[in-house]
Amino acid sequence: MAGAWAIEAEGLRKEFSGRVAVADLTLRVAEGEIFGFLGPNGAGKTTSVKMLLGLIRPTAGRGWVRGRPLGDRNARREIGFLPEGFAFPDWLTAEEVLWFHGRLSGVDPARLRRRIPQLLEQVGLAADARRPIRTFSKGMRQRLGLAQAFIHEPRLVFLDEPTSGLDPAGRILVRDFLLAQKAQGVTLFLNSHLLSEVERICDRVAFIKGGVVVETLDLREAAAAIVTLHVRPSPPELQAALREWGELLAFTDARITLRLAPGRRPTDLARWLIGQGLDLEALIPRSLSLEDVFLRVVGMETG
Ligand SMILES: Nc1ncnc2c1ncn2[C@@H]1O[C@H](COP(=O)(O)OP(=O)(O)OP(=O)(O)O)[C@@H](O)[C@H]1O
Repeated sequence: MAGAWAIEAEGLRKEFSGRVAVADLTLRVAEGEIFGFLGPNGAGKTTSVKMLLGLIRPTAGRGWVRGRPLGDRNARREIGFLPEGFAFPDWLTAEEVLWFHGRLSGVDPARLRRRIPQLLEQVGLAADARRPIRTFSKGMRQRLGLAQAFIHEPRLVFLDEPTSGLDPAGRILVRDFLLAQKAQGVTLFLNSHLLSEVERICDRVAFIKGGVVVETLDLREAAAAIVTLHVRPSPPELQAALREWGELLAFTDARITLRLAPGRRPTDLARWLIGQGLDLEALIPRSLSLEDVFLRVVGMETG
């Protein structure tokens, strides 16, 4: 289905000299979503990304990027990539790096002259545009790498550990930058071990283990699913009534934990409780711990 999916992978497999690196990559990423790709070291994440980028040929299986087969030249023009551990020639200035990559991607000079200052501003490097990269900190290099991945206004960008080497302020800047890209309809495929970052910005995540996608999770639904209520009074009849809203996980004096049924929203529940004449002192969505989910799905193994 061209258009609806930014990425479709069906049973992609990669063997290196008969050794399986990715056994079965099957997933779909919708246009405009931020998709996290998680798994322990050696699970096959980088190999999967290389197949999706068209840099290596799958041993078996099929895949499409924005409706076109993997490796298609026109599709590549719409794809950006921030690899992990990249390095730019350090005698170049930030501006020159972006110019070079922009021209390589076929962006015309007039467009680049507008795009470069805009991007440098967005990644917090406007004042450093004309400085050689050898004078840059690790965080500044990382932010320049990010600008490089977006120079040709791609519609789909693969990012390998985008917040690597960044201090908290840098991480917030990158997070805001990525959310602004999403707001423009850009699809982001994020490879990261920093689960707290993933939790903050991803719409969905997939877990890969031993070269197989073992689970996908919608973080938007998962985050809103469990709520704790502080309600007074909390008569026993309330227990029965709340079962209409979802599964009761705990019901103690004035404290109730509930897993909301699909389609039930915390705001509607709050309105209903107040409508019952109850005093709702708090409604606390339990924040999802992606680390817990990761350990449940993937286990403690490391590669
Ligand atoms: N070019 C290659 N030749 C042989 N084996 C390879 C090659 N590239 C990757 N592998 C093997 O394939 C498996 C998956 O590696 P991959 O780099 O895709 O994992 P990863 O999930 O990206 O790991 P990490 O989180 O450490 O980056 C590993 O066992 C690795 O040793």
